[in-house]
Amino acid sequence: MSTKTGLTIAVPRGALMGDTLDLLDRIGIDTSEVRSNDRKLLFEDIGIVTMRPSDVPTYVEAGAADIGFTGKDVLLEQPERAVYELMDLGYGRCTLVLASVAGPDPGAEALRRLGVMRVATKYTKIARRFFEETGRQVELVEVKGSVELAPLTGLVDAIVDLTATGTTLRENGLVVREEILVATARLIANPVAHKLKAAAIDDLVERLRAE
Ligand SMILES: Nc1ncnc2c1ncn2[C@@H]1O[C@H](COP(=O)(O)OP(=O)(O)OP(=O)(O)O)[C@@H](O)[C@H]1O
Ligand SMILES: O=P(O)(O)OC[C@H]1O[C@H](OP(=O)(O)OP(=O)(O)O)[C@H](O)[C@@H]1O
Repeated sequence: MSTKTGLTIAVPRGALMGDTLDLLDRIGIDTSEVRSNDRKLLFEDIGIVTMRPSDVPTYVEAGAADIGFTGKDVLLEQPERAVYELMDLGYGRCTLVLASVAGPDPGAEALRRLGVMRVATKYTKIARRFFEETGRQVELVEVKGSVELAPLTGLVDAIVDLTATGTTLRENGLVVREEILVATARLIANPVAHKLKAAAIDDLVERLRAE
């Protein structure tokens, strides 16, 4: 893509999209076309490609995008990705928690009675590491979304999921039992682009730091 920045930038759709586009606007990349096209994915004139946050490391690792924006939770869940993490952007702050139905803790109860607790999550790698480190036996059930439903139906004893305002947990009668990590949005780069397009990437990072 031949654009003003000379870079192809992977922008996450969903929760991180608004703040990411606001930031790009502030450093002089006009994202109005992205905002006004809900279904369009590739914006050649400004060098932006949009995708789910968990796909950003895939595109950046392969060099299909030079740089990208995604959550720290996504990066921790995909530790094998060969990408450089350049900056903590501060926004998109949320916490990965262990949560279960309010009242006596069903997770702790299952551990006590059966020696194992069943946990639903999209974050199986982070969760596996967390329970290993804290010496607990768990059976992980991978779900793709609406994780809060799993303990309400008896599928599991607890969940590992992101929370920000706490509304979704509350609306579903769940409470936080433990905090696992806090995530914010990060800027990542393709290692080869980081060398070959160093000037363009450095310039962009400098402008982001000035914000
Ligand atoms: N309140 C929030 N809830 C969930 N994620 C948030 C929140 N605030 C910021 N984030 C960030 O946004 C990312 C998820 O965005 P969103 O929920 O829109 O995507 P998704 O469709 O669930 O993505 P994917 O399927 O790729 O995991 C998280 O990885 C996290 O870094
Ligand atoms: O604490 P809150 O402010 O309520 O935000 C947390 C909720 O937002 C995210 O869900 P999302 O809307 O991305 O849907 P998903 O569960 O399908 O990923 C996350 O998985 C929680 O469900």
